[in-house]
Amino acid sequence: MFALRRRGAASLLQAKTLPTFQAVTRPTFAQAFVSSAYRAQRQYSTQEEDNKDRKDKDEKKTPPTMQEYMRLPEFRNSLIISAVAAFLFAFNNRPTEENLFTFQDFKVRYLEKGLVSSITVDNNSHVRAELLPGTNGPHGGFPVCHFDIGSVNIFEEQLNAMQDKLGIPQSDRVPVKYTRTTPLMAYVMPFVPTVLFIGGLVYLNKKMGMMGKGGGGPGGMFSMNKSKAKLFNQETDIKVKFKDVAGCNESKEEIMEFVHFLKDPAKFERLGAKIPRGAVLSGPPGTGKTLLAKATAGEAGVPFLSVSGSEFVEMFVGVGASRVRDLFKQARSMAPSIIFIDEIDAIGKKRGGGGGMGGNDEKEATLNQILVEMDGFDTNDHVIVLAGTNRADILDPALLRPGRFDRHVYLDRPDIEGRKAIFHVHIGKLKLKVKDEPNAADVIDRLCGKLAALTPGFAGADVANCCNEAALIAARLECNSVEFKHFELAIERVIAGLEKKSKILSKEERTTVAYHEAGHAVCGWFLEYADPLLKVSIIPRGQGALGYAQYLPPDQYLVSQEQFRHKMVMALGGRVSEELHFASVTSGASDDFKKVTQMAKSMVLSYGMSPKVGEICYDTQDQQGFKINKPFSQKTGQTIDLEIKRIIDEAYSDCTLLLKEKIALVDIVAKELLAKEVITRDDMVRLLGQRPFVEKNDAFNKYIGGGLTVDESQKSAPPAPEDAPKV
Ligand SMILES: Nc1ncnc2c1ncn2[C@@H]1O[C@H](COP(=O)(O)OP(=O)(O)OP(=O)(O)O)[C@@H](O)[C@H]1O
Ligand SMILES: [Zn+2]
Repeated sequence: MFALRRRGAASLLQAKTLPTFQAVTRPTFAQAFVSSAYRAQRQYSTQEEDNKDRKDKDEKKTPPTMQEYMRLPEFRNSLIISAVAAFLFAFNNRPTEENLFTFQDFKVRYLEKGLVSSITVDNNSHVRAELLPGTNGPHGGFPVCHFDIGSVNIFEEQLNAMQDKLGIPQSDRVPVKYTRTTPLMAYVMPFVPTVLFIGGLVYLNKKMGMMGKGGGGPGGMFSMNKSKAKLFNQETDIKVKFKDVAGCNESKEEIMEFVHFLKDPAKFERLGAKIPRGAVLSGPPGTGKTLLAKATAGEAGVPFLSVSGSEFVEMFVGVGASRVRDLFKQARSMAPSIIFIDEIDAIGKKRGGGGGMGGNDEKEATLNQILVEMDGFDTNDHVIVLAGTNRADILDPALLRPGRFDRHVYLDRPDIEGRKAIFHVHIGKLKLKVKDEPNAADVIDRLCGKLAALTPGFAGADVANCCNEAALIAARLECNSVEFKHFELAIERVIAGLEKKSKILSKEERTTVAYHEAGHAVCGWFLEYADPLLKVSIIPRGQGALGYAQYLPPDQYLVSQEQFRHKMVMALGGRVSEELHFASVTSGASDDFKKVTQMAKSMVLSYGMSPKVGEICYDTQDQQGFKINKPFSQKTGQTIDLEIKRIIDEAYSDCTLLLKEKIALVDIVAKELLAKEVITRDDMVRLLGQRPFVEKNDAFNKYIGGGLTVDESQKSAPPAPEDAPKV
């Protein structure tokens, strides 16, 4: 209670004598900084001295550079400490007894005695009073004093009252000036966000610039309008020649024309010939489009500017078009040259189709700019534009008009001879065991042929990948050179993914998988148009496959109705075998059903193989690959459904018939599979006898079946147990 009253009185008192004063003597930040820096320097020199003592006393030390100095941890620590100290000083430094100077003191010591010459009130809160010269002021004897006040009105009142009391006439009264100063920070603060923003931008730009350098192109936000094309210099970078692009001789011939032109443009111009501006290289992924474009530049010995269509598209409007301008400008400056735009479908899709969600305009603008640039070429510009795409069918027709990309070079997946040639290219870079043998060339040729036969459907990139994978496997197995078995493993890996031996199947699951796979294998063995089987395995592999069988489909362009039927019967072999051997079936056949349904659907909808539906093609997808409404009546729809079902049902009953007949053989194969996990074609021949047909795959006969015809090979193998059933 008592304490409370005292405090109340004190605050009252303070309210009355409001103008109080705090004479603050703050050690400045600069002082703190200097002292810490000094400390750091001392530490630095001590450390240096230690080192010197330890190492070589006579060695002359070079003084540290500013950068080295600032990188010292001590320097940084002391910087932080002094910053914190300065902060604490600035905000926590309470006035002490000595430097507390109040308005009361000012009145008593100077005002009443008439020692004040002028008064300045700053920001209505701080008073600075000039004293008469020679007066001993409170702050170190200077004739000046300052203190804080709470209210200007009260201060003025008291000042006037005092001077009234002293009887000072109005004319002699101490002049009072009012000023308003803004603290430095108040000026600086508004600029801080701007400075930070610009600083951030510059920093980002530098970072992007560095990434750009790594990626081979100019980066940075301020160079956004610059083309991101990667430049390959003809002397240093482009070592690719036509001989490195194997298996696509027609495409090479077509593109050869550009090479001739770039090498000797005058020859063509003399005759008034207009050289095509560009060519679209299309084909499935990995078939060597980029490689062929590069080889064209390599053969012609001109610079090669490579850019991907998607690199034109940014979130900012107009960037694409200006990148195109920049790209062509760059190409013209180094003409003759080749521009290669990969994935041109990213910007070159048919225009005006609508349906795009924003960004379409930007793509159109970019595409338009490409067209404008190509039109704007003078024939003596000698810049050729090649474009790569997997989807030539969706390109804007304007792109393909004469005078633009008027040549169309199609690169298909290679056939067996093509793959053999590509294997030759990539095997040349490997350390092969057979290379040391006397007839190495023949052996390698045969090896390449065999590998080509084993890799139906592989594109050039898959072949390259397979060769590299074989070398990696050889290295992993600590071998000194790459052998055929490494290629075999690599092919399997490329086709089916890595073996997952860690995936443990239960005993029941393993049995089911074995009978399922045996069902497929036995079915295929006795069906004339089923592809030759190479290997069956029940070791789980990547992509969720529990069992796996390797077949060798021939390079084939037409499929007959009979072939479809045999393929379907074989695909259903897994499920039927499960039905025949177990009380219940499993989910393992879903992939087989997908294949079967797809085949039956195509037969009915596209290939005219259903008498009820007739010779009609119902396309249910538009050119862009989107599903479109069914283009047939409901009644036709029902007929189609019934026909698809009929075809599958017939295949199913054929399959059941066949497997019921061969059930003992399925048992034998399944047991062998369970025992060995993997069985090869030789095992199958041993267990089931030769297939009762001539293999339909020429490649197989030439490279894998050892060149033997069935008749010859049957002399040395056990005869087929039964004749092929008619299914
Ligand atoms: N015909 C070929 N001869 C030799 N190597 C090839 C051939 N085709 C592809 N390759 C190999 O495959 C790699 C990839 O090929 P490339 O990048 O040219 O394919 P792409 O058709 O441009 O693929 P994408 O359509 O995916 O861009 C090449 O670097 C090369 O090693
Ligand atoms: Zn299956």
